[in-house]
Amino acid sequence: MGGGQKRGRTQRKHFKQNRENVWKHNNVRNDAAKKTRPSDLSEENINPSWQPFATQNTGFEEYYKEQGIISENEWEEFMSVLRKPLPAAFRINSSGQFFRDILSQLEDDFMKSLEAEMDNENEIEAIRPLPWYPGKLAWHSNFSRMQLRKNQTLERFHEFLKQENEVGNITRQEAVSMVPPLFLDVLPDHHILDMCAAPGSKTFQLLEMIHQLDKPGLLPNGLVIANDVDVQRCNLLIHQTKRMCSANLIVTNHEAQHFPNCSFKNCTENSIEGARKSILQFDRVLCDVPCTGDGTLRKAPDIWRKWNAGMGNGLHRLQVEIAMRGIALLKVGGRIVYSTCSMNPVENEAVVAEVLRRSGDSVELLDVSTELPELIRRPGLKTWKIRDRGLWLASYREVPSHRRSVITPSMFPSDQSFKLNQTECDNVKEDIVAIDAVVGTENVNLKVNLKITGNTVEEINCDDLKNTETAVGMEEAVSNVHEASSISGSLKDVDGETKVEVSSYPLDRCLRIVPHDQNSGAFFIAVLKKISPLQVTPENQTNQYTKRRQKVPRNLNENFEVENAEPSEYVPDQHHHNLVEEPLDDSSISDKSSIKTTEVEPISQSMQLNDKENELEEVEPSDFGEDAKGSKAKLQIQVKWRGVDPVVFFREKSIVDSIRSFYGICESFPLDGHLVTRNTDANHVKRIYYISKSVHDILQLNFQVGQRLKITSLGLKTFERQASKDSSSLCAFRLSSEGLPLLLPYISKQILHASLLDFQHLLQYRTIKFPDFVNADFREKASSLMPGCCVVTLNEGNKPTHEILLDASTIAIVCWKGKTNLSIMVSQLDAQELRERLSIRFATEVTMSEDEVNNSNLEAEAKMISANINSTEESEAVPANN
Ligand SMILES: C[S@@+](CC[C@H](N)C(=O)[O-])C[C@H]1O[C@@H](n2cnc3c(N)ncnc32)[C@H](O)[C@@H]1O
Repeated sequence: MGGGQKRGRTQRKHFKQNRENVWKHNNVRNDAAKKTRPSDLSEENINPSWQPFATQNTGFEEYYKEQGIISENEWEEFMSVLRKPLPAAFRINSSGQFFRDILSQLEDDFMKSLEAEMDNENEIEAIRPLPWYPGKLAWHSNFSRMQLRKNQTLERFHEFLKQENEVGNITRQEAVSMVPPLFLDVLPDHHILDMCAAPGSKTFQLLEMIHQLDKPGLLPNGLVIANDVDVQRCNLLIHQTKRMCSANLIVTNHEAQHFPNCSFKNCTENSIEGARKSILQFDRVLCDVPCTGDGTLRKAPDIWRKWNAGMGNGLHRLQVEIAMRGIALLKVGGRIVYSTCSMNPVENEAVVAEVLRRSGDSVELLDVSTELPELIRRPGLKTWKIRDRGLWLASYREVPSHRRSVITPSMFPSDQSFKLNQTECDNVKEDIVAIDAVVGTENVNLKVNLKITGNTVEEINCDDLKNTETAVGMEEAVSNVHEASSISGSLKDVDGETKVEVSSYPLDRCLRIVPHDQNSGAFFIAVLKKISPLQVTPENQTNQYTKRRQKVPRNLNENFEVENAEPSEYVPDQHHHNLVEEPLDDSSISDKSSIKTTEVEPISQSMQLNDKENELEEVEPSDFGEDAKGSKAKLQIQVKWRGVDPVVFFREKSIVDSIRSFYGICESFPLDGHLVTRNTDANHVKRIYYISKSVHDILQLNFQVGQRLKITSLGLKTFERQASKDSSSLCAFRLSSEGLPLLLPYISKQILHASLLDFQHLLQYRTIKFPDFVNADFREKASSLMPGCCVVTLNEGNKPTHEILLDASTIAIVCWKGKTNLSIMVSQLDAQELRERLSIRFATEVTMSEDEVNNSNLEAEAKMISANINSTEESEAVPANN
């Protein structure tokens, strides 16, 4: 079952700040109201005179009209839909225990009952499954979130959405945002990198995909590394994905464009599997980059006011860098999806074109027109323009020289920005001579550095121009050089007047989703496949020009990137430049010899770590655990990432043994190497997380390479130190609700099977004295359990206990056996949700009959007992003195 854990204070704050739906307020007014009345934050009080956002922006309209994304005759419809609030959409969590129940509830109950609420002149369905999403698992409602909140008659449906979202049975997510993971073609054994992952709705989908074929108690071989640069947004992601209860997730906090290399040569590992463990490389990469977000205007109307063309221009370079880093980390044969929730070609097609340009033949833009055929999409553009400071620019040659540090060749459609024809090449050479001459006579401090190889300008640097007449003259000459260098071979006449550049890449294979096609937000997606390792080519070297001009210190070119690959928090060492940036791919490790002879040899080269890291290499993974003997190693772990708790393997034998024996966890369920904590002091470990083998291997690799990954969170919280004052329990750790589904098939002690009635009583009253259980057998077994944490499952058909087979569909909750009673350790919300689910599934009353209540006196007793409960945690109260 879903976690339903309480939210931490920080998470609550971030939820409040999350701009989920801002139709309701004017931010300026909100801020003012908050300042004057900080204690009264209800919506109405903050902004009693609610006003809708302005949904006008002439710059926006002018920009998109010019780009030709929408034809003239559709323009009105496009704009009118953009101004309407976005209909609510959500996904059913397919790994949730109740996903079939939820699907039936939607089809058999809400579809019909909500129909009545619709003004059905247009025969619009109130809710419907999204036709392009597999298995009817994603739904669209024709009510906006605002309507759902305000309309009384929709209250039941709104409550349903809120509650199921909170407990993790559904995820509220914009429909078009669900699309990118579907194009990744994920399998359960895939290693996936989600580069810009927060707040995590796509990470959640990816986790569902790798868990899709889960067998009870078994974990898939794949994993997801979800990364985000913003640590607060990482917290949102952790909360969001916690509901997925996955042991196959690592959350990291890096700049995606500098996501670290991790490769390590383990001399004993000559197999493919061994080599695989030595390199951090991914089968699938999702690159859902930061963008202007103008595709979310319907959900975030504050963008109307903020939008300007410069925003997209400003993001283009970062987007290219992130995508290139994704490709570098992708295995040969792997897929990468580049996506934005922006309609702007400079953030979309221009980025894809630049990525293809830099990658040479190593990457192919896939034609996915036959995938998800029911999704209405439009082909990517092959031509577009750049808008800068009121000017329309069709080609880099039109960019004024003083704007060339901002508007780069990569923004334009031409794929030959730096190729010159012979005449142009001769002109450039003449310009260089002219510049040299001026420099010679005037002795101005000008550095011009231009190399021409064949017809390609490799590098131009003219940083130090002074504002003198001569310098101005020279600037013109330099500008001519630039201009010549940007001439495209693909200028085309339009009506014999303007010239536009047309990309020769098959950018029409990209897909753009626009709002009025299927009443959604807008999205852009490109699906790329890596064909071969990236090479340094003159094409991808050309970006040095841009970078020099922009005085960007980091060289983003693939094979130069390593030098700067570490994020700012990481202390680089003198040898890092020796690491080869492109990790070894599977195809080149098909036999032992290839490990040694492959052209790209990151494994052996990564041996050249600095002294500190070499020390770490010698240390067995166990030495990083809490029983570590080497204090040096411990110290290094602690200081590695400032402000982030270290990740340590938990191998405290006495504790692990006591857990195994107390719950009767069978030996076939591996604990050694699968338990981690965030505390080096075993005596103060509060939580123990279970990690899959795939996560274990990455963690071990990370230790071997000196902890380059800054890990914010990992694995599945499975055991928690119990804070009860009841010292009679033989085990210091209780089971966590999140980890229960995984452990359940392996537990043989401290487990009881309750009848439906007793199970419902427990959920309703939370604490029940042993004599009050209806089933005599259960009553006896409950009272004879060892004191402490236990598990109660629902014995659906009241089967004899020896016939019960526990699997992922078994409904189970964590409980606490006290001296006189049994209490549940489930949050109020989870308990309520579970009761409702049971009442629907078994068509029973949620409450007991009057007789039953009178007979058992449960109500009164429950009240008395609950008064004695010492809640150590808001959601999972551990009774203290019983
Ligand atoms: C469009 S949102 C991602 C949405 C997410 N994929 C989802 O489905 O929930 C972009 C994210 O990129 C993050 N971001 C911005 N710059 C970044 C960078 N340089 N590296 C990594 N993440 C970055 C932002 O914090 C933001 O969370």
